[in-house]
Amino acid sequence: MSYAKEKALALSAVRRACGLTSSVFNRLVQDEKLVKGDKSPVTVGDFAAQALISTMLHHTFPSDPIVGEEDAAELRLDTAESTSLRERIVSLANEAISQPLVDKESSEWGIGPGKEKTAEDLLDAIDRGNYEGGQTGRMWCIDPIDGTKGFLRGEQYAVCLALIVDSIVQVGVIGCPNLPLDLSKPDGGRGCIFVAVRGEGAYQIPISSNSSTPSRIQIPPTTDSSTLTFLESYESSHASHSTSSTISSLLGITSSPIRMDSQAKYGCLARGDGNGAGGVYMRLPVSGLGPTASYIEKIWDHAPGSLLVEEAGGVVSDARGFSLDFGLGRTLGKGENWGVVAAGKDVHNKVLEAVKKALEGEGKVVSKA
Ligand SMILES: Nc1ncnc2c1ncn2[C@@H]1O[C@H](COP(=O)(O)O)[C@@H](OP(=O)(O)O)[C@H]1O
Ligand SMILES: [Mg+2]
Ligand SMILES: [Mg+2]
Ligand SMILES: [Mg+2]
Repeated sequence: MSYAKEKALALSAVRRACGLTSSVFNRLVQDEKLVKGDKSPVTVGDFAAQALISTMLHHTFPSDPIVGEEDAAELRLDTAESTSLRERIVSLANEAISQPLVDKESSEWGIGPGKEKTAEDLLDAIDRGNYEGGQTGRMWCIDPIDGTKGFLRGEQYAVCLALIVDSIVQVGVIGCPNLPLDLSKPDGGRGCIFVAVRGEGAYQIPISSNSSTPSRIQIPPTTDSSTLTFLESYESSHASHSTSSTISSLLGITSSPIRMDSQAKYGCLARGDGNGAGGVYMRLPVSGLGPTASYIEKIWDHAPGSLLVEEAGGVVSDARGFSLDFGLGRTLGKGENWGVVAAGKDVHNKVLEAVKKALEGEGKVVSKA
């Protein structure tokens, strides 16, 4: 089935949200940070971007449920701090919603001049992201700012949106406002949107031009694993850098890993970044594995990225070689998911063998049932 309308809407929502987050960064006041239970910083950008994307989704596909990372509970409190945060979020979201329509956008999506929403509408839009997920039916998945820590450092982050149908990701869009169009030219143009629809390939579009033709991207077809470059989280508390380094040595890799925040890494893998030979996305828990892992992965951190990589000729699995299951709820499952390993289809098996060896060396047994 074609997802043309979903793709067009998702591209518009992500592009508008990228404009919003860039402007938040430029005007960021550090006092506006909150600290959530998981200690990750939540900024007005996260809330306002989720409000914007959720408003557009609800207007266009009113019966589709949404799994969104953020909820508005803190914004509904009757304190001076919450009130000022709420006002800032409402103004930012409305600024993005009321921008004039550009090429390929439709007034039927609830955007454009005069379409501003009330504070209550926008808080409800954020809270509409509370869907529990599940195996059947359609659902959208929003990570309004993925890589919050990178965002706050002025480095990489991504606005991420995916459509999941019966547990399978069908549409994925990742907006990376700070990512160089060509990683080997860090002083060149910046700002990329990655888009994939299942069965239709993976594409990159410059963020600055909504009318430019998308370029097809593909993972280079290499079988020599020693020429690959590792792509891993910047944060050593999110993914084990030491296990990654062992795996990299086992594969005979001598180049340093590229460490970057967010699903921008999946974009880099999909377009073949890394010394011309392509990359490997590696994300293994810092401690424990499977049922004893220190962290349970969330679906919004992997849904669009995994489709993008598959459509660019890659394979995405956990450390055992199992596909990621997007039908288990808001997470990839406690015990069901053993990290994430993504690479071109011609090298993925070889990488998995090295993963297995490295984990066994750490006393962790990995076998595909
Ligand atoms: N201890 C942990 N282990 C693994 N991932 C974690 C983590 N704590 C937070 N994360 C997730 O890692 C994401 C960032 O990915 P990366 O590490 O590749 O940059 C965060 O997304 P947000 O920034 O949207 O909260 C968050 O969901
Ligand atoms: Mg977070
Ligand atoms: Mg995230
Ligand atoms: Mg986030």
